[in-house]
Parts: sequence; C-alpha cells; structure tokens
Amino acid sequence: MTLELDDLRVRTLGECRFDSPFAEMLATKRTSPHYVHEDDRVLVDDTVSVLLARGVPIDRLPSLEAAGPRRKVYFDPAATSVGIVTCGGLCPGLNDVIRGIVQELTEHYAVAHIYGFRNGYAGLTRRHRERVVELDLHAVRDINNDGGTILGSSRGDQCPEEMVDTLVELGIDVLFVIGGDGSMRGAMKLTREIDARGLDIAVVGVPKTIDNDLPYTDQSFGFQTAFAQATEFIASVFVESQAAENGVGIVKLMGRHSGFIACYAALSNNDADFVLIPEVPFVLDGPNGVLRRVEDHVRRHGQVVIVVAEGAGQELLEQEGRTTDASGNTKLGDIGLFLKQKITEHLTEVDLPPTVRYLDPSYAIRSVAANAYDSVYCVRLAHAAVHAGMAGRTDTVVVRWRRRFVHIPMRLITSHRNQVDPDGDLWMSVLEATGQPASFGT
Ligand SMILES: Nc1ncnc2c1ncn2[C@@H]1O[C@H](COP(=O)(O)OP(=O)(O)OP(=O)(O)O)[C@@H](O)[C@H]1O
Ligand SMILES: O=P(O)(O)OC[C@H]1O[C@](O)(CO)[C@@H](O)[C@@H]1O
Ligand SMILES: [Mg+2]
Repeated sequence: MTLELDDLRVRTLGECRFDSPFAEMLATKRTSPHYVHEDDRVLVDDTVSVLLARGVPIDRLPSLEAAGPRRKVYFDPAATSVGIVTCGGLCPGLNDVIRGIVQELTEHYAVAHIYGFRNGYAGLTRRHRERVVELDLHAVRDINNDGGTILGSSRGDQCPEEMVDTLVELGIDVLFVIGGDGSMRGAMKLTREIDARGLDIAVVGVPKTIDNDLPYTDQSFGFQTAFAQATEFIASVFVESQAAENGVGIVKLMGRHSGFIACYAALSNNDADFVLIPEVPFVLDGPNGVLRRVEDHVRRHGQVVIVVAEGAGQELLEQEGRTTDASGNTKLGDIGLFLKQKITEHLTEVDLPPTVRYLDPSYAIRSVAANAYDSVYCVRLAHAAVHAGMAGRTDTVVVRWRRRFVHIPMRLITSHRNQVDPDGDLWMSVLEATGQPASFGT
C-alpha cells in the first residue's frame, strides 16, 4: 500500500480551546533529538533511497502527527468523562495501560469520571451496563503486578448502536479501546455510529497484540514479555533433548499469521535448530523436506530442537471442518502435534527411534505480568492515548514508530498484517542463528 501524506492525517473533533495542564511545561519546548514538538511531524520512511524515490518536497513526504501533551485541549478536563475497555486475547501489559490511563487522567487532567467496561465490548451492551465500574487511583494501584486485565476481555460481535447508547447514557466524552485488529474494527464501527448521530465523543485506540502482527508500530506492547517467557520453554526442551538418545524437542508458540514470537524466542537463547513460521511455507517430504533435515541433524548432533508458530504449515493440515471463534477468527489446525507425529514416524522408520519432548505453552506466555521494559512502554502509550483523547483526536490510535510516539488513523492499523518478511533482516538472523536452509523443498 502506497501511503500519501493525506492518508496519515488523523481526525480531530474540533479546535482545542481549553488550557492544558501541560501548557506551562510545553511553553519553551522545541523539537530535539528526543522530543517532537506538536507542530512537527515524524517521517514514515527512514532510508535515503525510499525518500528520494518519493520525489516530493520534504513537507509533502508521508509523515505522522507526534503524540504527546498539547498546550490546549479540546475537552474541558473538569467536565470530561472517560471510558476504558479491553478486548480480544490477553496480552502482558493490559493492566499497565489501564493504570497509566487512569493515573494520567486523575493526577494531571483531574477529569470528572473514569468508567471501566467489563469483559470487552460486551460490557458496553445494555445487559451489562450495571457492571460498569468507576476507576480511581486506588482501583489501579497495584494492578501492574498482575497479568490479564482487571476489566476482563471477550471476543464476539456486539451492536454498535447499543454500545453508543451506553456511551451517551454515561455521558462519556472519550472512549479508550485497548485491543487488536478486531477491536479496532469494532472501534471504527463505534465512531461511524457516533458520527451518524452527530455526537462529540472521541475514540482512541491503544493497539494490542501478543503476536506483534499489527502494522505501523515498532513492536507491540507485551510482545517482549511474551517471547521472553517462550524462551524458557525452548530452554527446557533443549535440556531434555540433550539428555535423551535421538532427543527431539518441539515447542509450539502463539502466532496465528505472524511468526514473530517464534523468531525472537528462538534467537534469544539460540537453542533452536529449526524455526517454522506461517510466512515461510515448507514441505515435509523429499530430500530437502523438513523430515530429512531433522533426520540429518539428529544423525550429526544426536538431538534437535524445533520451534513452530501455531499458524505455520497450515496448508499441510486438513482444511475441512475449520470453524471460527466468536470474533470470526479461523480456528487453526494443530501443527505442533502434527509435526510431533510425523517426526516420530519418520525417525522411527530410519532407525533413529526418538525421545520426543513436546511443549505447547500457549496461554502461559501471554497471561503473565509485563516485564519492566514492557511496563515502561505501556505507561508511555497510556500517556500518549490520554493526551490524544483530551486533544479531541478520534478514530486514532497511538503507536511508537521508529522510537517516536505518534498518532495514526485507526483504519491503517487494520489495513494489513505485520508479518516476518522472508527477505528481511529478522528472518536472515534466524537463518544465521539456526543454520536451517532458507527454504524446504525445491
Ligand atoms: N469487523 C468487526 N467489526 C466489529 N467488531 C469486531 C470486528 N472484528 C472484531 N470485532 C470485535 O472486537 C473484539 C475483539 O476482536 P478479536 O476477538 O478479533 O480480538 P482482537 O482485538 O483482534 O485481539 P487479538 O487478535 O489480539 O486477540 C470482539 O468483541 C469482536 O467481536
Ligand atoms: O484462545 P484465544 O483466547 O482465542 O486466543 C488464542 C489466540 O490469540 C492470539 O494470541 C492472538 O491474540 C493467537 O496467537 C492465539 O492463537
Ligand atoms: Mg486479532
């Protein structure tokens, strides 16, 4: 997708007329290597060749609005009510984001009310309205020490009209949606309904995905915690595989469409000999197939460790009878168990009867509390989201792009998936670290 400058402009509800609590602090600030002034913009591209190829003046290059506090805000803080909802699968750091939003809104903007909706979009429906909780500093004090989300989450479609009725009933001015691609699609339906009714409600997203598969963001929050957690499971099967004759360790990691967790976890301690991801199809049979390569490795080293992303090799599995979850996401076949079976059969056939150690850590990597790095990242995203909302930005998400916090239009975050580029340097690092072939098969 070729982006033009105008595709990157975020929507705003109107002129910012109220004094911001940050006005004084910002009065003398100018862009520096470590700060981007609110009137400045951050470039999307970062290579000379791409910038030159655009062939436009510098001020027409694709660029993003800087996130951060404004000198003036759109909403009168003392009269503002805010809602927060977390949707989709869990991810380390959800509580840190909730806490950061509540603290910033309370301590700096001193808004009138902060409401938490329970269990995702379901919490905005009529039948769950009485379960709305009011959030204050006390309610969020220690929540960063826990995984999950104090608000709960859910999958499954809800009616936008009904959800907007709830926002109106509670007098919500800004809704913060912390969620993945599906949640952002849901949030865009909310803004459409808000627009249709001519309401003055801002919807700001904080993108969340444990799979790191959302575009226009350096890396999603919680991802680092999740892959660090995954590393432990790889280390376990490595130890087990070393101790056994023809030891085979297999770890299946989350990643429906993108193999980032598998790549990073495998690179982290370099115990993996093969990494299989959805972005790089593979064949099992034949002289260059996975089975022969695994066999060769076991013959040479006496053991092997394979890390497989859950979305890898789906084309090798039975497609019939595939169902979807409540949100419409396709339920995948189990590539981990399939590999376990095929590798066991093959090694037994070639007289290398294996001892297989198979781990599917699944929810164990995403249900933990964020590590220190992710906690910092989360609180900074939370602050950016609050400033965006108070400044009347809507249909907008806050992300970190090339280490700067910026605003992007919500529709861009759902425009495509971030995936491991088989021609990119991450996959090259995986190939270098594992020594596996660039492709299996022909
Ligand atoms: N196209 C859509 N329109 C409206 N709502 C949607 C749409 N897609 C998903 N949603 C809603 O958004 C919520 C979360 O979606 P989903 O379960 O797909 O998780 P997600 O936000 O993509 O997060 P993750 O993929 O990280 O688990 C659900 O309530 C779902 O019904
Ligand atoms: O079982 P659940 O809660 O639907 O979530 C599972 C999925 O969520 C994801 O982490 C995406 O959020 C996938 O990688 C994983 O398969
Ligand atoms: Mg999703």
